[in-house]
Amino acid sequence: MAIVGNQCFHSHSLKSHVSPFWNFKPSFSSRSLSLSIARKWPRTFSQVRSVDAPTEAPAGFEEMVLGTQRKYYMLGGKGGVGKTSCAASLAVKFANNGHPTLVVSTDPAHSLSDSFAQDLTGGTLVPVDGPYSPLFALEINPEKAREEFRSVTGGSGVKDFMDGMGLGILTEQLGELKLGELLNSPPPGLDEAIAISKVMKFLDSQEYDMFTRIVFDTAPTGHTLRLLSLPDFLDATIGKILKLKQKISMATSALKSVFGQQENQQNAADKLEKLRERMIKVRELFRDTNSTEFVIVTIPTVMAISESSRLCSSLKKEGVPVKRLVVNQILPPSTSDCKFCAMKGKDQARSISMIESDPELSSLTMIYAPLVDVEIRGVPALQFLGDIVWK
Ligand SMILES: Nc1ncnc2c1ncn2[C@@H]1O[C@H](COP(=O)(O)OP(=O)(O)OP(=O)(O)O)[C@@H](O)[C@H]1O
Repeated sequence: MAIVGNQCFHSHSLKSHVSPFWNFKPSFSSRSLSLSIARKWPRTFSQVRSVDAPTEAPAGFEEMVLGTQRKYYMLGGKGGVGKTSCAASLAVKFANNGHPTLVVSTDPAHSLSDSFAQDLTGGTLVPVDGPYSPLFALEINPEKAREEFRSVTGGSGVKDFMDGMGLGILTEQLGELKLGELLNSPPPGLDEAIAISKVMKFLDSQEYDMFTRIVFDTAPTGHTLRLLSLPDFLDATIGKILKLKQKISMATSALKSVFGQQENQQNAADKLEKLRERMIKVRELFRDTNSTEFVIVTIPTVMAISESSRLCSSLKKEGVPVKRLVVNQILPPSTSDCKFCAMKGKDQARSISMIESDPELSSLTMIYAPLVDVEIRGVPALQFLGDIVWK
């Protein structure tokens, strides 16, 4: 189908149903009102643009909801595009469709509490009221994750850590391992990776094995990309340290046992090794095509789409399964002769054409989500958004 451009984007068939975004309604209380609006919303942008759109591109929610095997959905993208709203609305929809669901924020700037209009801080699982099946939310405190890393490395810098490992003498020679960088300031993405690995760990326990859908609201693109390359970096660095330690430990063990340091050193080495294993598990989770999918969220602007394209390329390169792209905050057709709306609409239509010709993004299933005229807060609002987006 050819892109019909702005004309078709501003389809008259919809204009009576959706108020323009400046027609702000201050509260979102009526579920029936929401659902009646939701029913009138188009399923896809292609339907908005052209009445003779041959195909729909629904989100494929039927496939997402199928089966009781545990599945992980990671939602990520540029800051502010609506990751949290989309992640929370997906979690609500899963729970409403029979899946005990956990939604986790690993974004250092949490907004899950704001999205659910409920206090979810505190680093523990909090039940969310409303959905038919259990829905729990968790905001992981990145500062705590960082503390955990410091406790592994001793938190007192390279020299002390190396001394602790019995490698003090080699500190100077280890420059090329970027050890200083690793120990003095934890690498970006580490807190998020630790957070994810924590979730994986407790999900392994019997207490939490009921969850069949896990939705992650991840940090903005930059963090995600660093998180993906982090396990390799840690693997290489920690691996080298441990190998080195092993080599010299035999030679010095007699001496060390005299000074009673051996136990401490072994602890530090064990902790590092465990951290490395945990990061490898996170990497494996991201690459598991059977259970994991990364959903990119974007908005129809050149900047957001360019960033999404780079993210998509990196995800594919890293072997992370990515199939869906949510294009959020699409303006409804204008109901007036407002010039601003016309311009904005044209701009969005151009950006969407960009997606369709983008080598990375064009192959993804596009999910078009409208800009709605109420703030998406609380379960009814999320249910409303979820019913529009996840079809
Ligand atoms: N489709 C939509 N229609 C109207 N408002 C929306 C829509 N999607 C998101 N918003 C609003 O946009 C704002 C940002 O959304 P959200 O917090 O979900 O984005 P984010 O990508 O998670 O942000 P951050 O990167 O800061 O975590 C919120 O006020 C949210 O209610």
